[in-house]
Amino acid sequence: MDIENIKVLISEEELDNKIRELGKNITQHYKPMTDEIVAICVLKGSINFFSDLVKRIDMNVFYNFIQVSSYSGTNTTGKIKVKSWLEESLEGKHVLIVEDIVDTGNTLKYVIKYIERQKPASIEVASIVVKDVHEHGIDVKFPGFTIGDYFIIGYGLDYDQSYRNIPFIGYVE
Ligand SMILES: O=P(O)(O)OC[C@H]1O[C@H](OP(=O)(O)OP(=O)(O)O)[C@H](O)[C@@H]1O
Ligand code: HPA
Repeated sequence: MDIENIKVLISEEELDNKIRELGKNITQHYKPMTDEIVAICVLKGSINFFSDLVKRIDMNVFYNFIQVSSYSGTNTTGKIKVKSWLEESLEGKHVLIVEDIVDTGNTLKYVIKYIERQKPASIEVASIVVKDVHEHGIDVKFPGFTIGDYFIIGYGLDYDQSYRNIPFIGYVE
């Protein structure tokens, strides 16, 4: 992959506007039931989205992190490798899972099952990108952008660990 040929799919400005809107929607959703939530950053890809989103949520947000991975190059291996789980209990907490992308949905299915076992008060998902090519069956309550069959990079998303720090979401033709 050649960094010169990366095309912009979602610009920095579009990301910023969408994240402000998502932050408002998330705040409105939770305000009637609680004044604090636990946001879970699914590492590594979600780091940029997580960091920007929590700043736009107008209530107390506890941070938590989980690391799973399953991709090699542009393909899923289908096997979720768990690198690090959550240490703190989520029992009775309102949990917002923050993802960079829902593609096949395998990662989220795995993560949701794990979190459900801890008996949280609720679980919702925010994802800055959702691909519409798979029937993943996951209810993404706070979706950012819906895209087709592109392999995207930047804004946390990688190709074999590279390109995560590109400030926009791009693709290579
Ligand atoms: O819906 P899926 O097909 O499961 O794909 C989505 C997952 O794939 C990527 O993670 P990856 O396994 O590449 O690990 P990373 O976050 O460390 O890059 C991405 O960050 C999501 O977590
Ligand atoms: O399109 C993608 N780009 C980067 N990582 C990913 N993980 C799932 N889908 C993607």
